[in-house]
Formats: sequence, structure tokens, C-alpha cells
Amino acid sequence: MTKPITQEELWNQVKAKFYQEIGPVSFDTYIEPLIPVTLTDSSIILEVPIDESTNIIDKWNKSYAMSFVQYAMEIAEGFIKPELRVADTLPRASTLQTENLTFTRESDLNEAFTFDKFVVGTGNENAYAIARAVAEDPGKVYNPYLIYGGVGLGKTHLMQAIGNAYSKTTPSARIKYATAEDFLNDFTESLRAGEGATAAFKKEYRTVDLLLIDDIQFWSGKEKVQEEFFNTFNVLTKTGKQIIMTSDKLPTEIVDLQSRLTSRFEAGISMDIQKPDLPTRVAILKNLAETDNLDIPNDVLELIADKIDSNIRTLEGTFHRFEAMLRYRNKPATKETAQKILGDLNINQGFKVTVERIQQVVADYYMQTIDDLKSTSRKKDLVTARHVAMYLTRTLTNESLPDIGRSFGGRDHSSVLHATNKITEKAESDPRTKEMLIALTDEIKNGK
Ligand SMILES: Nc1ncnc2c1ncn2[C@@H]1O[C@H](COP(=O)(O)OP(=O)(O)OP(=O)(O)O)[C@@H](O)[C@H]1O
Repeated sequence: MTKPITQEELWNQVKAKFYQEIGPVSFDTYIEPLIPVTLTDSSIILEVPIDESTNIIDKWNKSYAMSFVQYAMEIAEGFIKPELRVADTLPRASTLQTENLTFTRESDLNEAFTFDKFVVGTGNENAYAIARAVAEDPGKVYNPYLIYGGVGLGKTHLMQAIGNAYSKTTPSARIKYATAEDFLNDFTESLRAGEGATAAFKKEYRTVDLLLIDDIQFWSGKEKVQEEFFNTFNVLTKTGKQIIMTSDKLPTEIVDLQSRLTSRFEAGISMDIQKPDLPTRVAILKNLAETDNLDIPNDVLELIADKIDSNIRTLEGTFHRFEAMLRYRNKPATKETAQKILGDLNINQGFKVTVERIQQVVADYYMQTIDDLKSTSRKKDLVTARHVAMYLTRTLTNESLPDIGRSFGGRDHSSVLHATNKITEKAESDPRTKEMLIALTDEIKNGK
């Protein structure tokens, strides 16, 4: 700015020009509600009332920002950029109606979900690298940032790590974490509670620096909440605020998610988290052991990590059960203790459940051979053993009735159906049969 001028003078003169240019109706809608907050040599911050934020910001970005720069140039003889910021105060009239309204708390971040505690491995290194970049400079390149992937693989942890890191470097930052369901509930509640509450809802979600929304697949088919999020999204991204989301799949794969949302999301970046490989799983267990001051041999950790390969939440849960065995039941930190836990959890310990495996276990149990099971003999014990083996094949594998018949000496599919019905009925009426089937299933999956 070359000409000395106060904020008020500048804004009043700009307003006068707008009034002339756009007429009273547009002026009252888009210009009059703005409040100048800070003027520097090169910019002016204008606060937008929360309940009109979507409209005004859209209009400014489309048409008025350019006019402002031009007017300011004429008045102050220098370049002044307008920056819009959503006011974080509610309209006065709303206070009464919002008294009893509690939204999910502003920062529901889990302090344990930090970058330090996040083990980086092949399945998550890209998602991690972007998360770091976002935490360093939110609202810039990767906006919005969507982390997607299967259940229990660390999406929430990584998203919240961004929030925790940013709140450390920028303690004044407003960070809001909510699940997609929280967002929906807050929105519905605000609609129910009336106009003031709607403004309170907007304040809650639109005046933050970082908005973290978990599990957006929850909005599938829910039109109203999608529309509300679309507006929230626009206000935040247009004012340079960061949005981070998680989902169990890519937005384009979420059924009934509006395309205007998916296309907005595509403007940022989406990164998946894959299942962790064995070294990553072992490292996660090592971290847990270290945190809890437990000395557990590597081969024991490897055994646990080897058996639980798809879900980190289950991996952690198993570790904590193992820890409880050591601490409260004084068991040694050995492979045997670990096996016990894994067995209790009914986790597959390496036996692939095939027709042959089932036939072998059942034949051994009835002291017969696999050939006997396949034979035409109708000795009573053997018939029962055959029926049980067919029943277990039907329930534990995806084999079709004809395929099962073929595996049992070329029998007809109706014989298999007859056998499975018979055993089902018996298990329903006789608890000993039921127990025997459970024990056999366990042995088929986990060994003796
Ligand atoms: N790379 C990792 N390093 C350390 N702990 C991890 C890692 N990934 C996940 N965890 C832990 O696993 C548990 C589950 O992670 P999280 O809740 O983030 O999964 P999610 O992908 O969000 O699950 P959901 O699909 O159920 O929402 C958490 O306790 C988290 O701390």
C-alpha cells in the first residue's frame, strides 16, 4: 500500500464502490455482512458470518475478489488481497436455543495416536509420508487428504496423528475430529433444535483449521448429510483449511455417494493403507512390548505376528491377552503360552481347511481310514463318520454338494445333503454331538 489509509477508510470506500456497482440487493447479501478484521500492506482479512458463509464465500471467489483488488488499487494505490475467514461467533439471536445442545467435543483426539507410535512399513509408507506433509503444512497441496483401506489397519491412527502433530506445533489451532456418524448426528440434532442450533452446528464444523472425519462410507445413500458436508467442505477448502477423511474404500466405490462430492475429493489426494507385512507386524508388537516394559523373545512375537496377518486391532488385542497371561496368571513368555492364546482365539494356526484335512481328522477320530470313508461299506460307525466328515466339509469349506460327493467315493449330491441334514438335526437335539463337532472343527483348524 503506498497511500496511508486506515482499515475503516479503506473498507468504507470499497463498500461504496460495490454499492454503486452491484446495487442494494446484492450489496446487502454479500458485502454488508462482512467485517474487516486486520489490514496489512498486502492483505485484508474480512470475517464472514457463519450462517451465510457458503453463499458469500462462493460469490466472492467467483466475482467479488477481483473487483475488490481493483477498487483497493484505486483507493490505496497498492495491491491488497482480500482473505475471507469464517467468524467463530454465533449470531446473537441463537444463544438461547443452543443452550442445551452439545456437539461432539471440539478435540476428541486420542493422544496415543501419534506419528511416533505409528510403525511405518510397506503397506502404509506412502500414506504416512503424505500425512507428515499435511501435518507440516495443512491446507496446501494435499487438500483434502483421504486415507482408505481395510478394517483396523491404522487409518484413524494416522489421521489423528496429523491432528496431534499440528496441535503441538500450532497450539492455537482448532482441530475437530468426528466420525461421519457424529457429523450426521450433530447435523440432525441441530435441525431438530432449530435455527440457532443450525448456526451452532456450522460454527462447530466450519471455523476449524483442521477437520478430521472418520469412516465417510457411513454417508452412503444419506443425501441430506452429504449436502451439508458438501457445504462444509466448500467453506473450509475455500478459506484454506485442511480436511482429512478416512474411508474403507475409494469414494468412487462408495455406493450412493454424490458425484459432486467424489469429484471434490479427487481434487486432493487419496492414499490407501494395505495389510502390514510380517516385519511390520513384528515391529508393532515390539513397540507394544517396549511401551509396557515387557521382555518378550523375538520368536514369540514372530509367532503371534505370523498368525494374525490381516488386522492390527486384532494383533494388538491378542498381544494384550498374552500380556494378561504373563502378568496375572504368571505364565512364561514362551511360544507355548502364545499358542494357547492363539488357540483360544480360534485363529488358524497353519492348517488349511481342505476336504483331505477334514477327512483325515474325522477318520482318525473314528479310528477309520480315509479309504474307509470313501468306500461303499455301510457299517454303522463308518456311516456316522462319513456323515460327520461330509457335514464338516459342507460347513467349513466352499465346496459344492456334487464336489463333496465326488470327494467321498463318487457319491450323489443328494447323499451329501442327506448326511448334512442328519448331522444338523442330531447336533440340535444332542449336546454331545454338538460338542464333538466343535472339538473336531477346532482340531481341523488348529491341530490337537
Ligand atoms: N502402523 C501402525 N503402527 C502402530 N499401531 C498401529 C498401526 N496401524 C494401526 N495401529 C493400531 O491398530 C489399532 C487400529 O487402528 P485404527 O483404529 O487406526 O484402524 P482403522 O483403519 O481406522 O480401523 P477401522 O477400519 O475399524 O476404522 C489402533 O490401536 C492403532 O493404534
